[in-house]
Amino acid sequence: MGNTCSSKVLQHTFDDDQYLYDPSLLKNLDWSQTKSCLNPEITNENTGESWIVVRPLKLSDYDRGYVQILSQLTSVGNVSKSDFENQFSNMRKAGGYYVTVIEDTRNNTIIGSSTLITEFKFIHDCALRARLEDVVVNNTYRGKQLGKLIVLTVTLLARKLGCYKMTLDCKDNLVSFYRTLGYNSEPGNANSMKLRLEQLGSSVYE
Ligand SMILES: CC(=O)SCCNC(=O)CCNC(=O)[C@H](O)C(C)(C)COP(=O)(O)OP(=O)(O)OC[C@H]1O[C@@H](n2cnc3c(N)ncnc32)[C@H](O)[C@@H]1OP(=O)(O)O
Repeated sequence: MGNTCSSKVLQHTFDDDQYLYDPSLLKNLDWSQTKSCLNPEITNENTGESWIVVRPLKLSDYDRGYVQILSQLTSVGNVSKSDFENQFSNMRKAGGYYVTVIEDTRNNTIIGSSTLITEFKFIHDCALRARLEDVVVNNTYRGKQLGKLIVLTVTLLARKLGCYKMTLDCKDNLVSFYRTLGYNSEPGNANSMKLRLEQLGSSVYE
């Protein structure tokens, strides 16, 4: 399984350096299993409104408010346009970063985002696994299923890429949100642990 997955990922080279990843990967995702999650049923290709567009992050999205929307998720700091472009280039070169956004094309603004990160493993026959990161919807657009849409889009993309599992960390109040989208805490295997390296002092190991 793993070798097939890896070659699938590596095959996706493309020329348009505006995009972080190949936009054709978002075509024909299999929404058949997720119908009960959305009412009315929408998909990344049929969002219900012509002005709601789901696509990979673009180099020019700095000017569409991408960094501002991230500030509704957590502290972003001072990210200049060149900082953004440099990090975009780092992600594109590294591969495996599928930052996916929702744009309101009426005002050229990014109104939602989520990131799929894939990771090559040696285990499980050299499998590919997935992580969900940095999910956010602009607060004036919340409650309209856009959060579900953007999470399900990258979840189905992970499946299309051949990932065998996808995990996320979230605050307690969002557990029910992710449950409605098929994510679960596995009994006996539901601990999320972290060490904040930027705050690491010698006292941690004394
Ligand atoms: C892996 C991670 O990145 S975790 C970080 C998640 N992101 C954040 O916390 C950033 C701030 N929050 C947000 O951007 C948004 O509130 C999101 C992305 C969580 C949800 O976006 P929305 O577009 O409002 O979600 P959507 O309309 O698709 O779904 C709404 C459902 O989620 C539930 N929900 C949404 N936000 C919350 C919340 N903060 N607490 C509890 N429930 C919530 C709603 O009650 C609703 O439930 P229903 O369908 O049963 O009525």
